[in-house]
Amino acid sequence: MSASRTLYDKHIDSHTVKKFDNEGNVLLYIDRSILNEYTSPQAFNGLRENKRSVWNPKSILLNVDHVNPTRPVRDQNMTDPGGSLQVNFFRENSQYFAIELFDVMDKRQGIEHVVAHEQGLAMPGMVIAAGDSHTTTYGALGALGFGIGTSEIEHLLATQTLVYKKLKNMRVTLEGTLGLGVASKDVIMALIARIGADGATGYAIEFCGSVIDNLSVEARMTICNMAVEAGARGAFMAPDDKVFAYLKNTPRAPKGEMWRKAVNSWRQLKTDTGAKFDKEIYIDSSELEPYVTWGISPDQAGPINDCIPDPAQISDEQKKKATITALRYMDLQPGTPFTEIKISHAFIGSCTNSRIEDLREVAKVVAGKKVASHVRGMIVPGSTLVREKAEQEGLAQIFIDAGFEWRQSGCSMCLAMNEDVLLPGDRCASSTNRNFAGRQGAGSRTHLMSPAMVAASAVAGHLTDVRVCTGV
Ligand SMILES: CC(C)[C@H](C(=O)O)[C@@H](O)C(=O)O
Ligand code: SF4
Repeated sequence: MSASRTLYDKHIDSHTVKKFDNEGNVLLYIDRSILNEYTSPQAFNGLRENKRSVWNPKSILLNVDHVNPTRPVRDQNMTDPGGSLQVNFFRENSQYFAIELFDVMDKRQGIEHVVAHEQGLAMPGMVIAAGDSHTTTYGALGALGFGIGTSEIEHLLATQTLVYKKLKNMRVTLEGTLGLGVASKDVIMALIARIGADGATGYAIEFCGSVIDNLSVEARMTICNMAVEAGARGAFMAPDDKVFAYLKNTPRAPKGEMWRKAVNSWRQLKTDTGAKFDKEIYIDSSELEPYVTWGISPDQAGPINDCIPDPAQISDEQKKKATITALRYMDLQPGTPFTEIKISHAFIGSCTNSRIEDLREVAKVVAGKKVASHVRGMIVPGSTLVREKAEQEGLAQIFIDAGFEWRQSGCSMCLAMNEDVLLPGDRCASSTNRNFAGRQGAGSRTHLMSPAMVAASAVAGHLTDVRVCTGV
């Protein structure tokens, strides 16, 4: 073991049960897992068929988020029989294997990557593997989180371990001061546009620099959440006092003497001076602008005051082809300014941007304004607790007065697995993380951006620069 190690190396070393070779293949101990109704059924079936039990049921949480309805008045009736079956099987598995479940009507239910932080299920130094790619979100707390497939879930449930291949280390240093109207969403979108949707494949990213230090914990989550859109199966930030303060009063945080001991050990969780990264990226963030996507991959994006690219000017053949395909699907013409793209929908939600701070930003933009008459605006809080808080703070009333639908929590239109589905040709300004073809409904078109940018676009009726709308 080399003397100087990265934060990622430390997580892997402290969780290695057995080394298989010198190529980085190990048996990795997993501290916690959160499972959703959509990716867990086959894993539970596998256990049942082989008469296996769950090794440590207390380390697992089952949480319904992908298929549940988000109608304004809370109910659990699903229009889709498939979703209903999944949730019912989830309930049966909760009983059968004695695993805690946050069901549709539970006060603590929400999107798993919002709920786990809120409840204090993720702590610095932990390794968390779950059946969802955005498990990278836990990196904002100094935990290693990554998504796994159904057969791996089965292995994890049965043994508390996974066969794992160690990733390479990448460091992204972000220095400078973000301009007004520029959010952490813009930081990660700019990085993905720069390195590509596969730019971090095979790597765990550690984010550092003054930009990260100055961001709130929730804003940091947005960055770690979307790191997987560059291919990273692990995204870290060294935990600091802000993280400890964030976690201190969460329901499942250690208390008293245990808390003090935990914080003391968490303070050691940082990359050693001199540790070597396989790849280093530096971004001067002072010049960053709000970003929007124009295509069908998160890296097809640019600053809001740019125009749709012209494939004729792209020399890289693969990139040119991808651009032509994207523009055809998105029904966009080269040279069109982004700000002239008219929208039919505005969606604020998802595990990327549906936390209370996101909703506060949205309220600042829309207070006293109205959603354009041709736009359907929806706000879906990340959890029922976020929803409650937004109501207590008066944000919900601001949204309703502005003409937004104020919904219950869930994944909703982020991937349209419940009834929140766009129609072919609909065009949506969206605070989510994926703009793949058909993601929000077959034939629908998605433009990713920060929640404040979605809010400003909802009011304008077309993509717009939040800085113009708010006069910053
Ligand atoms: C359903 C699940 C497998 C998927 C993921 O892993 O991310 C979903 O949450 C998504 O955002 O596409
Ligand atoms: S909110 Fe969207 S990205 Fe997040 S877990 Fe749900 S479907 Fe996946």
